[in-house]
Amino acid sequence: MAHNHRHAGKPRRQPQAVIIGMMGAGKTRLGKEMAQMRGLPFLDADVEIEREIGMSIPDYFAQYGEPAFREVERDVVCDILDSFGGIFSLGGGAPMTKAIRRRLAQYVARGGKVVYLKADPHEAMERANRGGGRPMLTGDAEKRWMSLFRQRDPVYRQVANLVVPTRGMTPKAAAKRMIEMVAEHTVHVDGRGIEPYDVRIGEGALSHLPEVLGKQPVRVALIHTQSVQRHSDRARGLLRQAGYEVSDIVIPDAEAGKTIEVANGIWQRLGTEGFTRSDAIVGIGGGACTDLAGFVAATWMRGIRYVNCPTSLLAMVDASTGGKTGINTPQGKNLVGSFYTPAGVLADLRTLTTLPNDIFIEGLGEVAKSGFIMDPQILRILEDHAAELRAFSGETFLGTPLEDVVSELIERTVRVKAHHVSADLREAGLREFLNYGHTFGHAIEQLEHFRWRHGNAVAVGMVYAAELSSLTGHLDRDTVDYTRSLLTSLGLPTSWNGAGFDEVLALMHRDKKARGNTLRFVGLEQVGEPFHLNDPDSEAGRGRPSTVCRTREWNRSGRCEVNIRPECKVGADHPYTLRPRYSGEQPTATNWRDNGNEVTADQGHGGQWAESGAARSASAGCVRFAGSRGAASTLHPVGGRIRP
Ligand SMILES: NC(=O)c1ccc[n+]([C@@H]2O[C@H](COP(=O)([O-])OP(=O)(O)OC[C@H]3O[C@@H](n4cnc5c(N)ncnc54)[C@H](O)[C@@H]3O)[C@@H](O)[C@H]2O)c1
Ligand SMILES: O=C(O)C(=O)C[C@@H](O)[C@H](O)[C@H](O)COP(=O)(O)O
Repeated sequence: MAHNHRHAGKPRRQPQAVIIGMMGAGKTRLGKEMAQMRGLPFLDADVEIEREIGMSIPDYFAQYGEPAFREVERDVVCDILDSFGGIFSLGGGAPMTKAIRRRLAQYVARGGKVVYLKADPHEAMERANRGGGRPMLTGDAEKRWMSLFRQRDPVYRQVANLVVPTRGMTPKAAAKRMIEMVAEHTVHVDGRGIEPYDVRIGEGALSHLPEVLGKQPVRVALIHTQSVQRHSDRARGLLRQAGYEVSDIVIPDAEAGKTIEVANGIWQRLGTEGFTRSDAIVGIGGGACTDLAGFVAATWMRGIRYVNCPTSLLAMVDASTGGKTGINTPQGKNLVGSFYTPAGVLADLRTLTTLPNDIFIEGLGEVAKSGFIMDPQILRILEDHAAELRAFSGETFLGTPLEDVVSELIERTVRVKAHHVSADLREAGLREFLNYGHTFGHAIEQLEHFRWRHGNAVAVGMVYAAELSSLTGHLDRDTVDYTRSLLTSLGLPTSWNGAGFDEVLALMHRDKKARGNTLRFVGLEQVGEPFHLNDPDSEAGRGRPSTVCRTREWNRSGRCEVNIRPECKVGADHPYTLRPRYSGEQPTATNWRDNGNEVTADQGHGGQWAESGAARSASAGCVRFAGSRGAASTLHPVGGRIRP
């Protein structure tokens, strides 16, 4: 179990978990157990209230009545919620007070975990009655308990963000389960054309399988590779226990499994075994296996329920989320497939215990990509922990501080992915940014006949994309150098020379982003600012800067937006084109200033705004946009349009 020291290392000013539930549910016992296992302090609200009032709760009830007690309870609970960093258990009636409910809602909104401990009613009733001393159970205790349960259960459900049923569990097992659930992170994926689903990240996340599959499926095809047998055995056990008929389907490992032949073999099996539209598929494994399993789910009877259980870092952070499913063809990577949203994603950190070091490192390539395109904090975490990450060993990783680091990286990277796919499921614009480094990367994979791992190829592809961005005048050299040094520090490759550029170019023309004969890349203007780099100067594409006549410099501290080199001619014969950063987005700046001469630009239509008249008066030197920094940054100069 993770120590839950978050990367930022800030002291916690709120409980790690708040436990609620009926009298006798075991809140105090399990809360203490949890706290001990985690090395955290524990507080019981009732003990703190008794300390505050200086007498026992039954005596206070008898003397002052319930309303007075609830007021004291409210004050004590709210104080503790604001100042205590351990495990905190509340009295059974506390969530019935409106002010406490409000505070708990604020706590949940700040990332807090309110755990509803749901015990078997008979066991809880029996425990609550034992020894007396419960003012709320005076009279017919059992009847009273049931009546309180009917009132409180809906409120507990509303207040809690985690429900833990403890029936048939030993206290130790229940406490362990609670710890796992509290440490679990959930990223919600929603958006146009998406049936909402959750990505659950944590130790034991696989145990949500029956809940995500639901009651409808009778048969479940469990698709996996031999390499993850230990984890698929666990999944099969959970599925059988929940009453599903499980068909175990083992496919060839890695890219060898992402073929039409493998898909066809599974379709035949599903047909023979009578899989209907209400049945389901679970894919458990690396990204190749889950891409294939998702593809079969998307195509069988035009789509059946699919649960994605990633077991490699790369699959957890990337392949699991966003609904891209597919297979390779002899002509290229992922050329056949569909967008098919899973019912849920269960990223169980326990599966990483068998993951080899080199495959873990490969996954860091896609993690870094998400840092470059959107979340610089990911890059800081990678920098700070490069040595530990590089030395990753699955066998020893659970329960160490590295588990928290990895779990934070997974969550952040999945959030980056969710952001892009939520806005653009079918990859019409924004989602293409997730392809940063992939145009060149996919070509390497193909030319290497998939002996190169995807994440490694993407790492080299990112270096290429950064260089290209720099050569076309968009990215400063420091960021290119930083890209290389960060990837190297993580143990990722940054160069490749397995084929001539013409072969690479031919494959890049078959990339899914290409349109007709136009090559389309994702470039970078600075960390967190990707853009569409369409049809770049062919010399720059080959890594030669000679024909690029301007560099992009950032408008920080009064520097140029665009610097046109003195040796470049700019004029009617050499138009300088500006385009929106991606089609569909209307530029907002229509004026820009060239060496002090204001030039008015025309605003066009349909997102294909281009300006060349302004270039007639442009000359070497600094060209500064008159619009605000934000407005100007919605435009970018297209490489190769200005020639010496
Ligand atoms: N759908 C998407 O959005 C998306 C995103 C990124 C990548 N992908 C695809 O994912 C694939 C790359 O994913 P990958 O890096 O996971 O490769 P992979 O599936 O080939 O897995 C890498 C290797 O690790 C093994 N493995 C996986 N988990 C293991 C575990 N827990 N213990 C022991 N061995 C384990 C696999 O059997 C395989 O040999 C590529 O095909 C890529 O195109 C898809
Ligand atoms: O989800 C996306 O969109 C991506 O581009 C994520 C990529 O990291 C991933 O490798 C994906 O499989 C690439 O898809 P492709 O369509 O370029 O083959």
